[in-house]
Amino acid sequence: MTLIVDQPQLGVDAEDKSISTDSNELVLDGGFAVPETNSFGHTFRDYDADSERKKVVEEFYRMNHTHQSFEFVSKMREEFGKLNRVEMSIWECCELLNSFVDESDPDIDEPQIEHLLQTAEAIRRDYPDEDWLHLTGLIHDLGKVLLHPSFGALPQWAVVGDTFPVGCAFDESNVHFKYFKENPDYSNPAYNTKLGVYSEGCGLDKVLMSWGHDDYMYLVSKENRTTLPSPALFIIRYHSFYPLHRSGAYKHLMNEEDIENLKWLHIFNKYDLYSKSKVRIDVEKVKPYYMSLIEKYFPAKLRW
Ligand SMILES: O[C@H]1[C@H](O)[C@@H](O)[C@H](O)[C@@H](O)[C@H]1O
Ligand SMILES: [Fe+2]
Ligand SMILES: [Fe+2]
Repeated sequence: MTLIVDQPQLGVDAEDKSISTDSNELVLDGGFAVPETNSFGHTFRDYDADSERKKVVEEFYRMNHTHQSFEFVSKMREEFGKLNRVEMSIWECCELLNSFVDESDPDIDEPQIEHLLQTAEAIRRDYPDEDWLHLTGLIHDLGKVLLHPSFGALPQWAVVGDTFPVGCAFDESNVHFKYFKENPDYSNPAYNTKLGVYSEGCGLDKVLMSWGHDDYMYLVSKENRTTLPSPALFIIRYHSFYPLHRSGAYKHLMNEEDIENLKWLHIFNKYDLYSKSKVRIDVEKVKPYYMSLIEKYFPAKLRW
């Protein structure tokens, strides 16, 4: 790895780049400068670091792991898959998200729109020609609108955080694994073996994932007939599946297509995770570009 000298410039013009010779940044393949620490001075995804956020995050995972059971997920997927709650555009949804802070995330306490634009703009710098990937960055977390009162104000544990399959044994690589012991599926012999209700290589599409913003936004995109390509839908649907894309767990459930798509998810993840910072994006400045992408890949109004 190479040391570099400038900060990741997110949506900032070349002229007003403030160069810092901070040596705690590393360059990875795409050229994006991966910071070594988050805005709280800790390494990213450190769930044990003593910070103001530690307690909130741990309590979040206790609730999440206790309640995300096969039965709960099946019900939520059926209910929210109806998409009969709201009609709105993609951009309206971005604005709605502005009022939420994600309690599962040890790395950011900014309103969500910052994170969406930080991710998208960081990708755009390194992959200028992949416009579908820029838009994927912008929309990947829009499913967090499930927190909003017009969606029934779902609790955080039913919307955010890492995801994992239900219907088979919980893997130890899940953060705060210990809290799964409170989950009714933990001691259910139908669900607590390596394969559970699934078969080897069945494909992730057949696997029921814990309920949250990933699967919901996948359903919204698919049902509203987005023209985004397959890897985009895969990224949206599995970007919180850290046990798979970071730890390599649950790979036995993947099929050939999943293996191909996972390559793009690995690329995406770097930007999703490491672009989280206090660098603000000028929303009005970048809005016209993203509006043109939304128009290219989505209908004007979507059913949510
Ligand atoms: O806390 C975060 C956050 O909720 C992200 O949106 C999600 O994708 C991550 O997997 C999770 O760890
Ligand atoms: Fe997310
Ligand atoms: Fe994200």
